[in-house]
Amino acid sequence: MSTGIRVLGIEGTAWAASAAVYDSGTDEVFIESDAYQPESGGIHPREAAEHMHDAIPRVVETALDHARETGDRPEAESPIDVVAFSRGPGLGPCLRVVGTAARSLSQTLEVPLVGVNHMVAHLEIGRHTSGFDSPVCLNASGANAHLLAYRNGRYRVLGETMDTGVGNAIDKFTRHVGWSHPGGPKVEEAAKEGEYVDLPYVVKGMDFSFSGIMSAAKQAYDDGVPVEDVCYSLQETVFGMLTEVSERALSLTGSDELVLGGGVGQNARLREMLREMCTQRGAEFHAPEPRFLRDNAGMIAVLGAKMYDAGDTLAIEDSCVDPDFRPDQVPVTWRARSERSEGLGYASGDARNREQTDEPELAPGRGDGPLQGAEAIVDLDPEAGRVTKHREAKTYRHPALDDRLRRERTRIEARLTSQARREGVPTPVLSDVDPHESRLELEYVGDRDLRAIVRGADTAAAADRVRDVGRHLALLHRAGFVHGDPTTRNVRVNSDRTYLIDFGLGYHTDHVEDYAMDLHVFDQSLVGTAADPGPLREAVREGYREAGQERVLDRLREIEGRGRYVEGDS
Ligand SMILES: C[C@@H](O)[C@H](NC(=O)OP(=O)(O)OC[C@H]1O[C@@H](n2cnc3c(N)ncnc32)[C@H](O)[C@@H]1O)C(=O)O
Ligand SMILES: Nc1ncnc2c1ncn2[C@@H]1O[C@H](COP(=O)(O)OP(=O)(O)OP(=O)(O)O)[C@@H](O)[C@H]1O
Ligand SMILES: [Fe+2]
Repeated sequence: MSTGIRVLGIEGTAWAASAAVYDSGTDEVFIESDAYQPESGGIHPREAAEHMHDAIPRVVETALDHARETGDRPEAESPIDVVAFSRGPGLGPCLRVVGTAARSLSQTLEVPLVGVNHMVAHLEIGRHTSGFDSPVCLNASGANAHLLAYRNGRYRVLGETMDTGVGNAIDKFTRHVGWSHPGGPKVEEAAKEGEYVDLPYVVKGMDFSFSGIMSAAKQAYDDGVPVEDVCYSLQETVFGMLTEVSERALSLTGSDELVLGGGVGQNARLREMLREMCTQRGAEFHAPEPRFLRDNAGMIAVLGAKMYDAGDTLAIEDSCVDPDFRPDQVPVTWRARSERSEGLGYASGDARNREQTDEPELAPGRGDGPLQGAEAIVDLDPEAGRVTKHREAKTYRHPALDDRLRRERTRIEARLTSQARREGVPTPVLSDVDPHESRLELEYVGDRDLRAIVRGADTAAAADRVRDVGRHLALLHRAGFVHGDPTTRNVRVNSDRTYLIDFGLGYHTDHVEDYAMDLHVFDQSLVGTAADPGPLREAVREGYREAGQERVLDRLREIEGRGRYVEGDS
C-alpha cells in the first residue's frame, strides 16, 4: 500500500495528449497517451489543439480510473493529491487546452495545482531514474536541443541549437523526401543500410546549428545520393555534434554524469555514441526508458511531486501557460537546500564528484599527469615549459568524420594560435605540429585556468582578467577570425598575462554574427562557471569596446534578445 502522495500529470505541449499518475510511495508511474498524427506534413498547431481537446479528457479519465482502482481511498475522496501540468514551452493553442483542463481538475477535485516546465521535466526524469546527483543533461527533443547543468538555484543552458530543434531538423528532411511524420524513427531504420558521405559539421563551443547540414542533406538527396546514405550520414553527423558538445559540457563543469532526455533520445545510435563517449572519459551515462524520453505525462507527474513537496504550487490566477518557457527561467525549489545555495562549480555534495570538479585546476607547478580535455589528451610539463596535445581518436564518431575533424582542427589550431600572437594576443608558442598524428607541441603558459579565478570570491581580480579576454577577442575579430570556443578553461593566466589557448574551433569570417556568437559562447561559459557572472559579463563588454566594433556588441544584445538566450538571475 502506498504511503506517498499521488500526482496526476497532464502533458500536451505539441503531439502527445498524455496523462499519468505517479505514486511517490511506490515510485510507480502509470501513463496513458494518445498521439496526434498529422494527415500530411508536420504538426499543424490548430489540428494539434483539436486533438488535445478531444483526447485530454479521455486520457485523464483513464489515469484517474487507474488511481481509483489501485488506491485505497473512499469513493468520495479525490484519488489524487495534486494536479501537475506542462506550462510550456510548446504550441500556444495546445498549452491552453491543457492549462484549462488542469485548472478545472484542481478545482473540482479540490487539490493544489503545480505548473511544470516541460524541458526541465525531460531532464529531471533522467535524474530521478538514474539516481545521479548533479548530472549534465542533453535534452534532444523535437522542438529543442539544450545542454543543461545545475548551478546556484537554476538549470543553466550551457549550449543549445542556434536554429531548430534536433527532431524538427530531422523531420524537415523526411518531409522533403516524402515520408510521413515523425521522421526520426524512419531515418533510424533507413540508416541501417547506409554508407557515410560528408555533410557540414557545425559546433560553436557548446552551441550547434542544423540548418547547413539539413540543406546539404536535401541537396544530396536531390542529387541522387541514396537516401539510406543520407540518413546514415545525418545520424553520424548530427549525433556526433550532440555527443561532442555533451563531452565539452562534462569537461567544462567537471561533472562525470550525463543524462539524456527528449524524443530523439529514443534513437539507439545517439544513445550508443553518448554511452561510448562517457565510457571513454570515465563518466556515467543514463538514458531513461523510451516511455519517459518521448513526450509523456509521467515526467510531468514525477517532477510535479517534487515541486509539490517543496511547496512550489500555483494559484489559479497565476497559472497561465507560456509557449516560450525556458528551462533557465525556473527557480529550482526541489533540490536540497545545501545544493541550492551552492555558489561554486557544480558540486553535488558527493566527494568523488567534487574531486573531479577541482581536478583540472592545477596549482602552480603541479602540472604532472596527462589531462583529459574535451577533445584532447594534454600532457603538461611546466618544468620544461612544454605541452603536448594529442587529439586521440573518438571511437564514438565515424572514422572518416573523426579523421577529418582531428586533422582539420590540429591544423587550424596551429595556424590561428600563431596568427593570434601576431595580432598582439598572448598565446603559446608552437614548437611542433603533426596533423596526421593530430599532435601539437606548445609552450606551457600561465599558471592556472581562468575558470579557477572566476569561481573564486575575488570578483575584481576576475573582472580584470575577463576584461583582457574581451580585448583579446576584439583583436582576433579585427583580424577577421574567431576563436570558436572561448571558455573559461581556454584562457590561461599568470600574474601579468592572460593567454588564449585551444584555437581548434576557430575560423576566418567577416560576419558580425560570428563575432557576436564568439562573445556569446564566452558569456555562456561565465554563466556556467562563475560565482557571480553579472559583473564579469559587463567586464567582457568593456574590454571588447576598447578594441572592437560597437556593432558586434549590438548584435550580441540582439542574440540575447532572441529569447533563446535569456539568463535566469541567480
Ligand atoms: C516542447 C515539446 O512539445 C517538444 N516535444 C517534442 O519535441 O516531442 P518529443 O517526443 O520530445 O520528440 C519528438 C521528436 O523525436 C523524434 N524521434 C522519435 N523517435 C526517434 C528516433 N528513433 N530517432 C530519431 N528521432 C526520433 C521525432 O522525429 C520528433 O521530431 C520538445 O520537447 O521540444
Ligand atoms: N599551452 C598550455 N599551457 C598551459 N596549460 C595548458 C596549455 N594547453 C592546455 N593547457 C591545459 O590543458 C587543458 C586542456 O587543454 P585544451 O583546452 O587545449 O584541450 P581540449 O581537449 O581542447 O579542451 P577543451 O575542449 O575541454 O577546452 C586546458 O584547460 C589547460 O588547463
Ligand atoms: Fe518534449
